[in-house]
Amino acid sequence: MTTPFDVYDTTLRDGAQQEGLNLSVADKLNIARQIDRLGVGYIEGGWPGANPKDTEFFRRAREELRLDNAVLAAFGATRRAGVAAADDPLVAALRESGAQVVTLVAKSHDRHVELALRTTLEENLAMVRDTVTHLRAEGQRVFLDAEHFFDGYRANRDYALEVLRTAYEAGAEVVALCDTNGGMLPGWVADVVDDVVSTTQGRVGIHCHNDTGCAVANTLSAVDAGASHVQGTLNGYGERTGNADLVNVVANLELKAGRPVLPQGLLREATRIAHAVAEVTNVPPASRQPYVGTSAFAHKAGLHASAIKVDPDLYQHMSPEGVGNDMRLLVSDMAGRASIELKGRELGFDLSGDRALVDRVTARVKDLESRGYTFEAADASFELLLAEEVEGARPSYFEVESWRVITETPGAADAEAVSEATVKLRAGGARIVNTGEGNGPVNALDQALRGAIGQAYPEVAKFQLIDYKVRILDQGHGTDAITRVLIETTDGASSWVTVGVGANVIQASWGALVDGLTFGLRRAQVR
Ligand SMILES: CC(=O)SCCNC(=O)CCNC(=O)[C@H](O)C(C)(C)COP(=O)(O)OP(=O)(O)OC[C@H]1O[C@@H](n2cnc3c(N)ncnc32)[C@H](O)[C@@H]1OP(=O)(O)O
Ligand SMILES: CC(=O)C(=O)O
Repeated sequence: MTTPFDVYDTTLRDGAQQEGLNLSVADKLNIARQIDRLGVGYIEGGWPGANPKDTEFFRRAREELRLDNAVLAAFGATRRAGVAAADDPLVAALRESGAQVVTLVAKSHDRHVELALRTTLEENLAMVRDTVTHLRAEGQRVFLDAEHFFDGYRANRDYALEVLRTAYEAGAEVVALCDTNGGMLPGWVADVVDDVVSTTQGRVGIHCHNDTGCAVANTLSAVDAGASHVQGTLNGYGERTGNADLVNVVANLELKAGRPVLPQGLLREATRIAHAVAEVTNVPPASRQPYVGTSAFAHKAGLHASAIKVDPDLYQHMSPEGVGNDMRLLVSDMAGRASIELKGRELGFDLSGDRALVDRVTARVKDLESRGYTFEAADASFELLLAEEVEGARPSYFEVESWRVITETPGAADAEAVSEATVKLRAGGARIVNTGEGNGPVNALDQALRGAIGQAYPEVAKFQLIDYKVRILDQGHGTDAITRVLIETTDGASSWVTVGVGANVIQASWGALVDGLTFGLRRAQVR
């Protein structure tokens, strides 16, 4: 019989221990459904009894959570010292959670038993034995998280192994060795796991924190040494520096080690799921996250792009489709002709037959970037530049005559400033003068400009400014510095980013606003 291999997700428990992360019951149910679609075997839902939210999560999960792939696990501690397992209220909450699997955290480091539990080594073994036996008798499957196992093994190998043996003998299916303080390195983990597997003959799992930046590597090392159960979290969320990123772990196992651990085809959902979970946690996804980050397959250097034009594999360790990600070409002052050509292709322009045109666009990008523009973050402004070069004129739906903005306060020290903007332009064959008010000059300008253009193009009513970023580019000049503004606009279905640069923040904002509306109208196919 082959040993099973478990992929165990603890996003909703250890992941939720991340600073700044606060999940409602509805969030947890939503995340559980997303993670289930990745095909993991187990989802640890939280610690019932420790707080009302986690208790409520398990109650609602019983009624409304239907998982296709995963089994729900409840996390909790061994009974308290000196109390029968059946009488411990936190053990009762595990029993009553309705979870098929209970994962018990137990001390395996002698110093922790004495200092943190303030009990004897023998009583700690009894706590493990009694709690596992009790829950097994109640019909639950039991996994054990051996807390601080690696540090405990170094301090007192015999005792650390005795804790594991006690758990196995009482009926624990798997014991996950925890690098709770996250201080281990891959070679150390491998040596310990190897010893545990050969000494106990039990099924060994691994739970790593990322304090040395090695959580994923340590997990893979443990698997090489015989672990058959891996724990981790989506996006590497977790206490302090986080846990092993479960997507990285399974992608490495499946795509590098040739070891299928998820149902076939589901790894291709990884990018979508990692980003969907980030939406719920409201933690912005890290763009440089391996495999699923937006930069994971983004290419900036001209030399890279020129080789990618021949074969993307020349500068990629794998095809991004394997994890549901996309290759992206970035246009910047590091671009060469190949970057421009490939980016053009991505945006629907075939530039391959026109070397002079590609040279012109490359030169313009480099010149504009040297003056403070950035196109790698502002695809929409780049598309307008490209359209201008390809089509011979910049896409234009309105002609600006002038604009101005003033900011006024009534005078009292705590009075709120109000900005008012006036825009004069020609659009749809008419001269339009429009004013707008806002809580700041850019807001007022946006109102005035959209109001004016909207009179000729009603589509503009759908457009909304959703992000505004300002960066001072030459701090040495103080208030004379060049300002770069990036604006993100949405039409409700998609969004796009434009850039403006100027010595004056309002002027830079105006450039980005005009590009934003022009791009939106072009996308809406207004002619
Ligand atoms: C390594 C990990 O990440 S494990 C997961 C950690 N997660 C959490 O702590 C989040 C949820 N925790 C909680 O809500 C609370 O800590 C509770 C409800 C579990 C306990 O709360 P309290 O009773 O107020 O105690 P407190 O938070 O101070 O925890 C210490 C108690 O837990 C006991 N304890 C610690 N580890 C264990 C263990 N593995 N088995 C049994 N008891 C344990 C300690 O002996 C101490 O008991 P005492 O109060 O009788 O001296
Ligand atoms: C159990 C757990 O989360 C740890 O030891 O890190």
